[in-house]
Amino acid sequence: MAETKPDKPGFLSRLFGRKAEAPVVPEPAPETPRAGGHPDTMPSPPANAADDLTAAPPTVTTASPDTTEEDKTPPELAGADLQPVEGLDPEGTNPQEPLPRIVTEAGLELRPDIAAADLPAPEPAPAEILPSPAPEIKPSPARGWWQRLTEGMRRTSSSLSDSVTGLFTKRKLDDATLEELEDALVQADLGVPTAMRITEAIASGRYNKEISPQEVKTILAGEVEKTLQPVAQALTIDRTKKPFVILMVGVNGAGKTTTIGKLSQKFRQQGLTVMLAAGDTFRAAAIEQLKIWGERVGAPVLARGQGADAAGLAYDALQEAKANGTDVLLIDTAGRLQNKVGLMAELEKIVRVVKKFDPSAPHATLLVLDATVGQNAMSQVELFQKAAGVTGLVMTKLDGTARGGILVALAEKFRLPVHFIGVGEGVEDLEPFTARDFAKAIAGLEATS
Ligand SMILES: Nc1nc2c(ncn2[C@@H]2O[C@H](COP(=O)(O)OP(=O)(O)OP(=O)(O)O)[C@@H](O)[C@H]2O)c(=O)[nH]1
Repeated sequence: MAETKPDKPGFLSRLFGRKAEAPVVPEPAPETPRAGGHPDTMPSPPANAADDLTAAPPTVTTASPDTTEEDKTPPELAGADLQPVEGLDPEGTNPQEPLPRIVTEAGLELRPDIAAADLPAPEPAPAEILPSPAPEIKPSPARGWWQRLTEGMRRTSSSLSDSVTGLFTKRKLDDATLEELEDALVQADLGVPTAMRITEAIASGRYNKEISPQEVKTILAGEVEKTLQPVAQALTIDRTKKPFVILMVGVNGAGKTTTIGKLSQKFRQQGLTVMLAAGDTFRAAAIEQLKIWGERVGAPVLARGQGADAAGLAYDALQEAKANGTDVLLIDTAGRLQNKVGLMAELEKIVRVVKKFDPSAPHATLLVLDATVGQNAMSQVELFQKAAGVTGLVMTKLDGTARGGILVALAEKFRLPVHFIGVGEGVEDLEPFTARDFAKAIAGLEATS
């Protein structure tokens, strides 16, 4: 992806009073890069997903009770919202042959045929609940979290650290140095407002004096921590909600399925019962992946064949989880490119259907963001917030990028809680987000104090 350097006034121009706007860089949504041996591309959707339904074992749940015969998705529409919107360009704008326009509450445009299909259609393929055999959990690696965090974030911290050391070794703090520092911070995806604040904090009282790289890193960490502190919030499971429903959303390959597995393990370790709903019905491999996680952590998985209706599946999972007294239900969803209007509409439909069952659900809607996409994460938050009402963020793959600073820019702009961060594929590589640790890791400082 092309690096986009947000427009910002330099330190000198600010001295003359020009103010910068926080940058929003809506880049065209990329196919999210995958890490760790995951397929590089999404498989093409089947021409008619109904044709690809796999035979499944006997039904153990009932279909959504309020789904009438008329509400069933006609076979010719099954999987239709996995196709580009006819007559629209890939961004869903600038129609060449305008279709009647239907706009959702969230301001997203729907195909007229999808808008008509409001409720989940009961699936021809019956749901399958897998038993949960004894968990097979990999032994915890010997390294502690701090070590995994700093090792994982090495690319981000060393690029920042190199800039700081290069700039401040035996050099006075002048305009040129400050300007270069600000550029380096913006380049590290920290965002213009934060970059400006850090630069000003460093300049304050030290202008024209020497300052050591270590001092700069300490101020940098302090400012980053200040920005992150309000968003570093634990994910609290309200035990009065049974099940506590967590909807996982995000673009394809962001790490949703893997994160569900890691979270499930944490919940199981806290003594909670967990159920998983394989709502990523777009990719057969995602369903299989979730089943494997379910087996590992001892959580039953409700799954159907590829192409099945995700909203119907979510409804059935809720019913099942309620009947079983399950504590936490985690619903996986297909990776939706945020500019594919049909896919976002499907996500809105899942939320509507879940609310039909329990108006207070989903109790948490977690957007999983892949740190390697950098500034594109900004537009992902905006769009998923509109479609699904995101309540919190999980940032994955901080280990695979030098762009970990994006978390700071997101905190500054959206102020959404950040619950967890991921620094690797292992089950222990996801941990609750803490502002101080992250700030120190990004600045390349030691853990103490
Ligand atoms: N390096 C690294 N890889 C990760 C991390 N989290 C997830 N991954 C990997 O990213 C890849 C994609 O993860 P998935 O969980 O399949 O992503 P998804 O969002 O469910 O993807 P779709 O099913 O296409 O929607 C997998 O290879 C994961 O192992 C992380 O924190 N670090």
